[in-house]
Amino acid sequence: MAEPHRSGFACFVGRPNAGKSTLTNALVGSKVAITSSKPQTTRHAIRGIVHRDDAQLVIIDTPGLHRPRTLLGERLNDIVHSTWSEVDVVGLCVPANEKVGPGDRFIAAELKKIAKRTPVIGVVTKTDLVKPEQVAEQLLALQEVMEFAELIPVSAVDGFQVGALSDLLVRHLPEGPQLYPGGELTDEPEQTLVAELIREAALEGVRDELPHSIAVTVEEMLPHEGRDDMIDVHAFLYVERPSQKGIILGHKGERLKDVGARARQQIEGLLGSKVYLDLHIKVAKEWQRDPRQLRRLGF
Ligand SMILES: Nc1nc2c(ncn2[C@@H]2O[C@H](COP(=O)(O)OP(=O)(O)OP(=O)(O)O)[C@@H](O)[C@H]2O)c(=O)[nH]1
Repeated sequence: MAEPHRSGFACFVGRPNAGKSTLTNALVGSKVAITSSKPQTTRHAIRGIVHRDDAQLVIIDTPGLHRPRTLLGERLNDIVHSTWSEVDVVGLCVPANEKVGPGDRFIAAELKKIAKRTPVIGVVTKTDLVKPEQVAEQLLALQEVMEFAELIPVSAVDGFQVGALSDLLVRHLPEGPQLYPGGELTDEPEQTLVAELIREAALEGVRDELPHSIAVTVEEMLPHEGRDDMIDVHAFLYVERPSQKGIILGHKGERLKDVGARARQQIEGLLGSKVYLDLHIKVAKEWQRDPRQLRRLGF
């Protein structure tokens, strides 16, 4: 009999640089930028979706956990805890090439609070950087930190055990149908729309002076660090000549500020989230005639 289809949510935690993003990308199979799309069952941004024949695993983003020294720190940690309890499985990532330390123990102590309800998988990352004996030692050291549902060593760089980790995570998901139709969540259309909104805002009022001379690329869309209700949008606005840069900037940059404010409002409407818009002007000479540049600008 065929295994039932499973679907659900996972998140990776661990100190900065533990390899969480790289691992997510390796699991998803192609590099995914973060999408702002939010599933119904959680308020959190999606990092990537693993589509398999037998399962759909949605990996969501969590803000980093901090030692709470301030009220803000406590609030952030509350968000982290609520994320953890909304997912079906958590992966605690610890790099193979760094000693298990107080940072890991702090996170583990917090994870213990939810571990009764949500299984935690101990993941030793970056195994390609060390000898097999060290991987074994790290697994033992990690085991001391808390009681894990499972332990697994992986390397996102050479692909070691990435499939096995995917299987492990999926095993902890409930039975259920696809939460998203396959392939729906590439964020490219969204980034294109965002770029278009910025372009529109920039052309407002100066269409005659700069008919086709501007192009916009959205370089990155990421959750704002430490907040799950805001998205950072990093974009470049390309003009062909320095004089056009002046027109867009306006007197003392006033015009660009207005463009940013208007674009931001539109983008917030599109994404349904607060947005921090980081917008820079670049002069790309003759970009309209340079195929390489055109491709980069999405034409
Ligand atoms: N050699 C090797 N390097 C890795 C591996 N995974 C991640 N790295 C590197 O480790 C660094 C940190 O990886 P990230 O995936 O950004 O780590 P992160 O946990 O998402 O970091 P934060 O976003 O700061 O929390 C990057 O320079 C990666 O290239 C791996 O499997 N092997």
